Amino acid sequence: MEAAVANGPKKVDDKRNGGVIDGPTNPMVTPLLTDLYQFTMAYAYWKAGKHDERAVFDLYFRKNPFGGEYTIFAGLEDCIRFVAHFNFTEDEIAFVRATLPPSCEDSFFDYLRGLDCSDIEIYSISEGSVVFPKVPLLRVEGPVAVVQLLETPFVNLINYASLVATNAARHRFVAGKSKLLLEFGLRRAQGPDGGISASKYCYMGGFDATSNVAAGRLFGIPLRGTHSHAFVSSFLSPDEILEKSLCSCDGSTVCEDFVSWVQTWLSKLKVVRSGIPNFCAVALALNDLGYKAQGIRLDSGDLAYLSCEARKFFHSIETEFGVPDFGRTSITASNDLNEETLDDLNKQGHEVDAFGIGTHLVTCYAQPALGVVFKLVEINNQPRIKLSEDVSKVSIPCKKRCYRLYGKEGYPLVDIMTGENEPSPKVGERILCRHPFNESKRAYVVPQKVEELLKCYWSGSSDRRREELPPIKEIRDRCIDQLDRMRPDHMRRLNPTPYKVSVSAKLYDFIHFLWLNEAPVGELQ
Ligand SMILES: Nc1ncnc2c1ncn2[C@@H]1O[C@H](COP(=O)(O)OP(=O)(O)OP(=O)(O)O)[C@@H](O)[C@H]1O
Ligand SMILES: O=P(O)(O)OC[C@H]1O[C@H](OP(=O)(O)OP(=O)(O)O)[C@H](O)[C@@H]1O
Ligand SMILES: O=C(O)c1cccnc1
Ligand SMILES: [Mg+2]
Repeated sequence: MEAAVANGPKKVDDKRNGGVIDGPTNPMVTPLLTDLYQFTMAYAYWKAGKHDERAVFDLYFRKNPFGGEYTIFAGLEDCIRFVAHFNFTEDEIAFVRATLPPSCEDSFFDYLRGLDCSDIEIYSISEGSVVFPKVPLLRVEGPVAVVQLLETPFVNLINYASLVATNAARHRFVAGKSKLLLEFGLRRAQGPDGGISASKYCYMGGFDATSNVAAGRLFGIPLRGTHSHAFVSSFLSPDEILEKSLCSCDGSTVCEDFVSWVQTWLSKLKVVRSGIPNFCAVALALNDLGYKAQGIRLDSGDLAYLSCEARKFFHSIETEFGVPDFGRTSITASNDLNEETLDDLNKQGHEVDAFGIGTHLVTCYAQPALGVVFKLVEINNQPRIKLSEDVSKVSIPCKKRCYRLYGKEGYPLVDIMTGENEPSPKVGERILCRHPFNESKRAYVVPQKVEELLKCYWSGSSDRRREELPPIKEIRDRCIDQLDRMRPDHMRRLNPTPYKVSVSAKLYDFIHFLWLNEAPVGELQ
């Protein structure tokens, strides 16, 4: 990440759309950040004269993570930044040339040298949206060889981003809206990029702040922090504090020996020595000088019990010494927290105001990857289908449009995919929504609202207007708002109801026609 910070990301002027698109956040995101087979295929497409055939690929996932029934879509902005800057440097060309067999012609490398994404179109669901399996998150259209080169970086950029944003949203769901959620995972993240991405996408998924200073600088995410055990235990005695004076908050007086003042308070608290009375003695002495102490962090032991004890102690101080609001002093808890411990703490009753969550959140301990895939759905206007013994792996062919249909209570009811040229669903008009593969599962829906999901985010050099890339705060607000509008039974942790993902009757018939056409007929002897 350092190179990006030191040099600033590259920028591309996109005057047609009145904006400037920065380069990828991470300078490692280059056209070489792909799998070798993409180059092997690009060469073979080129050799076969197929490289410019117009292909449509869908990027989607097959199953929601963490045993849930929803996913947060994240990583779009980084994909668009990547395509905006997609071209090969001479060094990169030289490396690919040295990697591929020596028989590859010079003119193939001239072809690579001239590549950019001016002939690519990307339609996408808005970043921060609640999304569901099988529905394309991105529809990428362009010359087949170029689109293939985009596969691996796109899947890479979206996979972890969406997974960790979903993990963050799930932690938020359990913690409740009123709690402050702090991402503390940098030290445990999978390397520097894992750490930076975790901070960005946990914020997007509904966390309030991060301890990661670099992420604060790069993305403007609020920074928060407490202090560690090492700081407390580094002081062997109060005598080590050489600068004992403290000026009052308003600057009107100076307390010459603040340390003694704290010790006077400590003797008044008349309790066994522990961190909490020590904190309170300092807080009370600070209060005398007009300062407000922030709070404590519990990092071991029974967090439910200790938070309740701490709260009682704060309240008793408020009452006994008449310090307004002292009872509401903030209590932060940390130490190996995850969805389950948050849920347990809720059941037991606790007085924690803020949770600091690291390892389980950023490593996505409960599920390390989201199975994002990128599948060819059409080439030269010919629909393609990927068949598999496993029905869940059969792809949905055709260049499609996708809609979210809302019911009369305002909740999203169903996502429906249609062929590109079918009429869109209309408010108040009954439409048949079919399970893509299960004949008996179908429902009529009369939508009260119809939202088209895929919008143009990259139009290459065409004149089509593209959507702006919104600031991270706006994406986070969208995420929080969409989660709020979901029907509660889709959201619950235990046995949530699956959200319905469907296809139009016409697309259903076409999928099954193509399936039968493409599937070989076995011969029994
Ligand atoms: N009331 C509670 N209910 C359920 N789980 C809790 C509760 N309080 C704490 N925990 C969890 O129990 C685990 C305690 O871990 P562990 O025993 O390693 O820590 P500790 O010994 O308390 O602290 P330290 O890390 O300082 O040794 C943590 O995962 C913590 O999140
Ligand atoms: O527990 P996490 O969710 O990852 O949250 C971050 C943790 O990191 C710090 O301690 P660290 O784990 O470095 O030391 P410890 O083993 O003493 O808790 C901090 O005190 C938290 O406990
Ligand atoms: O600020 C904190 O308390 C913090 C930050 C990172 C990891 N553990 C704790
Ligand atoms: Mg720990």
